[in-house]
Amino acid sequence: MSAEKPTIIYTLTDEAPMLATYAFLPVIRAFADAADINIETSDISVAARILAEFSDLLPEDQKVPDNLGELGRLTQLPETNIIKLPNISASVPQLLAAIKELQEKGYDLPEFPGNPKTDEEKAIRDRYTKCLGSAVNPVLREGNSDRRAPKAVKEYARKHPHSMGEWSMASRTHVAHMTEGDFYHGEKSMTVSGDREVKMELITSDGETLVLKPKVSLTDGDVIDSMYMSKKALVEFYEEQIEDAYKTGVMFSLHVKATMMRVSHPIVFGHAVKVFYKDAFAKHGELFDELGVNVNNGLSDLYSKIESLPSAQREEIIDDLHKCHEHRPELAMVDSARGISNFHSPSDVIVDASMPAMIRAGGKMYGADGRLKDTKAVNPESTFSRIYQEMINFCKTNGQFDPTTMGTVPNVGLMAQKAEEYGSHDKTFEVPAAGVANITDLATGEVLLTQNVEEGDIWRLCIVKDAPIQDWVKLAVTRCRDSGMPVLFWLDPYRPHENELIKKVHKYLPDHDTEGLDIQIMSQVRAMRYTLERVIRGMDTIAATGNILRDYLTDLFPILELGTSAKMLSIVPLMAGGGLYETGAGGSAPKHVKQLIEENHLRWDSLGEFLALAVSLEELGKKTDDKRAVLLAKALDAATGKLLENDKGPSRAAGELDNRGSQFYLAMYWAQELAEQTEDPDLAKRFTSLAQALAQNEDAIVGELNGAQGDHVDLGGYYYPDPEMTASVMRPSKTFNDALAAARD
Ligand SMILES: NC(=O)C1=CN([C@@H]2O[C@H](COP(=O)(O)OP(=O)(O)OC[C@H]3O[C@@H](n4cnc5c(N)ncnc54)[C@H](OP(=O)(O)O)[C@@H]3O)[C@@H](O)[C@H]2O)C=CC1
Ligand SMILES: O=C(O)CCC(=O)C(=O)O
Ligand SMILES: [Mg+2]
Repeated sequence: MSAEKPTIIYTLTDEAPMLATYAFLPVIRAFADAADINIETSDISVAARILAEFSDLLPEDQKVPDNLGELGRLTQLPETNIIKLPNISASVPQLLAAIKELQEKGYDLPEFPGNPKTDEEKAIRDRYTKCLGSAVNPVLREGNSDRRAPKAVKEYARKHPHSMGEWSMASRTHVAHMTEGDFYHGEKSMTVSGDREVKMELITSDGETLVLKPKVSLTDGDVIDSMYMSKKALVEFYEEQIEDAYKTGVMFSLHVKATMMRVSHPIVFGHAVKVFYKDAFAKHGELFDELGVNVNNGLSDLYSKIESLPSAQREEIIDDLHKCHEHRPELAMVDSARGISNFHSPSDVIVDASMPAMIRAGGKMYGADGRLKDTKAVNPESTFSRIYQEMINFCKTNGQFDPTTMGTVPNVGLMAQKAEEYGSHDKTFEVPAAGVANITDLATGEVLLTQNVEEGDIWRLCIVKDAPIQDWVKLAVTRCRDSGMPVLFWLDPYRPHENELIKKVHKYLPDHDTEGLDIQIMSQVRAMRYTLERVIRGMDTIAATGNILRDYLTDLFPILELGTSAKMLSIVPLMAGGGLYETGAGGSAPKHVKQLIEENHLRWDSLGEFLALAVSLEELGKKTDDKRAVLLAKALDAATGKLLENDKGPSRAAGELDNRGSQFYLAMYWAQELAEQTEDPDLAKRFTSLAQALAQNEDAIVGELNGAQGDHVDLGGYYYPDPEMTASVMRPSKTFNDALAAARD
């Protein structure tokens, strides 16, 4: 970081948010200059992370620094101020595509070993694994999560409601989850006393001891969980559900989070594919093994691996796969126009976004014929999926939610220091043989938690440290006090892990002044019911949840309330005193990139970026005692309000205002607010000419921005696009560019 100037670090990520950044950074810099704020960038895209990981193999001019590691270190400093945009949590097919693109660009990267055999291959695979799945967020989120819809955003949604599908009482849509043998039923939990080191070991039925994880350091007060999912129960569950959907004629959809639960959920996903196409696997299984097919990476893996076969053999396999459909239910589609089903790739069916989209559509998903249909929404793990069934029941009884009247549900989420599933990646295993899975104290040999497991079961250890729990309770009380809303802790006493958390909540609540505050603890299903009874009456309720429900609820409620989670304010007050300001609560919208490339229209809404930047500037101003930064923040908030009022968000259709046009309006309103304020005349003077230049050229600029749309564009890459080509696509208005440049002179 620059030593003399206060600094905001703006992350460069992937897909739509990265494209939007190309347009937005010059805007930010034109304003930040006025308060002597340094805007630094840090590339944490999946491509940059791959290059950083293999920099030792690359020539000097191709090396990339370990930006993520550096940001991770900075989260421990109180002056740190990071704006974090959503990034790809890569599935294996995405990782392979990124590697291929980089190789084609002349980076001599090793191939990804799908089935590593030698030690060297295993080492390469381990290095690539660091770039897979949710690899960024757990490193940067060194604080708990505060996500909410700002007042102006909620007001906007009330005045301009988005479309909602109708819910019918006769809807056949329902959630199917396991009732035994899943992580919920196979969980043991305890609070650790004293600092300890433990190992994860499997004593097989043959008496062999396999150490799966040699050392995990625990500290006094940590809550640890040992949980497993039975392969047998999972496969039986899929069999039953597929059969039930087929017999009753309802569509089948699968909802997992293979990106965040990057070890366990690809396996859960893969079993679904294998059961669905059981006959084809029975016939060709050996060949699939020889070819190294791994359907944990989706059917796309199978299709790409059989490409090398002679055409007659390939067609026979494809034919056998198709034949399976004759006695299988219809599958929900991700892209019906291109024949891409729920089974194509695990990163296409991300539960936090897919379930809310289905509920918003009146309980329907697209079938192969492009029509919306009721569905059996299969969420194998029952721990959290029951909340969706409760919401579905509510919608069947009360009808669809009404965005013009419904209350809001902000979230305070426990996630700091790799809480719960976030830290479980390197402690999750597909059990190699039946036996006893133990968490054993290294010093004393005491077995802390023990489970009986069978071959193929998924076993994992999750940890939540005590300090993050204390911080989470404090954040919940603070938000309760500041907002005047009641807080519900969504904690289920029947789940061992949450029962430990309940004890801690009871222990730490008395540390705070809770006089007059409405704070309750309820199991998830009751909490959902209670919250919805209030939502429908226009009443607001904060949900204080663990990490998974943080993820699920901060897409679910925003998508129903606001139409998208892009409009959320998403703050992570870092425990060391700094701030991580996230933009929106959703993802990186690959669909949007496709549209940009095809017709040069980017419908990504940067509202999340605008909201995050305002809080970041405000915090920076307060910390450095610089009123100019605080004024910039105030003016930006007012400008964002005006943007909403004047309905200048991006449209969905080419030729109309898109992300770039929306950013232009933000810049114009922001400059106008600063020019009009009287608290700092110098600042007002500085922005008067920019405000005038933008207002006078409004038609010309919008004309240039919208006129550029319509045709295919080339960014020179998907995961690692060419910076100049991307900048030229994202900044097509010379008039706007010149005005921003002049403001910095
Ligand atoms: N914080 C983070 O780093 C996060 C990263 N991700 C990652 O993002 C990728 C894609 O995830 P996926 O679950 O498909 O979720 P996305 O949010 O990318 O996609 C779901 C849909 O949400 C809508 N949407 C999301 N953000 C915006 C926005 N700013 N403006 C307008 N619409 C928006 C779009 O719907 P429509 O176009 O129909 O309006 C989009 O197609 C994955 O790699 C995932 O891991 C996901 C969540 C958070
Ligand atoms: O960390 C991830 O992979 C996804 C994060 C996410 O979906 C969220 O923060 O809401
Ligand atoms: Mg999410």
